[in-house]
Amino acid sequence: MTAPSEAAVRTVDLKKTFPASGPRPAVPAVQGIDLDVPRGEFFGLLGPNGAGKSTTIGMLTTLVVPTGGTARVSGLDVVKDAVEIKRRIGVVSQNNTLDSDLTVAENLEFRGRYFGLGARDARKRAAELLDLFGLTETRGGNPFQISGGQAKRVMICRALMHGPEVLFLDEPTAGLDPQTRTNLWDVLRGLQAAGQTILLTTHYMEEAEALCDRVSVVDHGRILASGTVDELKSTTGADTVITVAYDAAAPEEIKALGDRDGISKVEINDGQVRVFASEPDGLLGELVTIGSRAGVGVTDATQLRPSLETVFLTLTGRDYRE
Ligand SMILES: Nc1ncnc2c1ncn2[C@@H]1O[C@H](COP(=O)(O)OP(=O)(O)OP(=O)(O)O)[C@@H](O)[C@H]1O
Repeated sequence: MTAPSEAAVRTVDLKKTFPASGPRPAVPAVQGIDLDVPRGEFFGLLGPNGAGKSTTIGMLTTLVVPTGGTARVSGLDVVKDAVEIKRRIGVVSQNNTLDSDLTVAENLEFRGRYFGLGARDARKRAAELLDLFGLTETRGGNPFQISGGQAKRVMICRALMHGPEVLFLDEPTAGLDPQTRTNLWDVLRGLQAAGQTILLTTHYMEEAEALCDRVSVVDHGRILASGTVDELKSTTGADTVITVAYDAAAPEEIKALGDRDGISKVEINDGQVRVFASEPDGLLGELVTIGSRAGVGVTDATQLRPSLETVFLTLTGRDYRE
């Protein structure tokens, strides 16, 4: 077993560059990532599509071979000890990878047998997990004829059959409707409360906010910031961010707002203005008024209160959803 002091996941300068192929240049998908996830933690890798999250989880789960740095899971090296790591982890991928030739329960039992459980124990464990996850009714069904939310829960059950030390979930709620998503959140919270270490990737900020003890924000293969959601908000994204799009170049007068108390930064990009403010009251109206005095109209306006979204904006200068 793992020594109690051993981190569940630890990476140092972890890198993956996919080689060039034909006309396609090499892709530096992960460019030096440091992670330190203690046991029992619910940890999130948050970033937009293409940020390198799946590649990182691929390396941690031994499916993708790193091209630089090191990664240890349960104290074992992902390259040298890949076989042993597979026994210690559970992995839930983005797509439905259940076996359509087997029933729901058989999918679980088969996995249990693969990991060395006897037939009776595998059946018992599968039945217990299906019960715990509210899936008993689906047990004899085809895993492709149940709902997306149910299939995801079955995949989590399958990943838990051998009692993994770390559970990896790649975008567990992508494509699920909001109700199903929050149901799955409850399931995951329950697992953590029972002591399960969980590492998930997500591009949903609200998911990271709802579930994770700590988060690393990733973009272009690098970590931009790590901490609890509250820490991230108070250190990097503490301001409300007001974005206004004018129908012509932004009025000159706006630059002067940057000198005012309660405004930490003003960014002007042609007709788009972004104001980072600790005292945002009345500011949006003022931006509209300044525009109309200068004869320019406002075509779009948003006001974001401090959130992971403003953290991302502050760190990258880009809108998370751009
Ligand atoms: N096998 C591969 N060969 C070449 N490039 C790849 C491969 N897998 C991923 N990439 C590229 O690596 C980059 C990071 O992809 P990755 O899938 O890790 O991002 P992500 O954050 O998980 O996003 P998504 O949620 O869309 O999967 C992207 O530019 C992607 O196109």
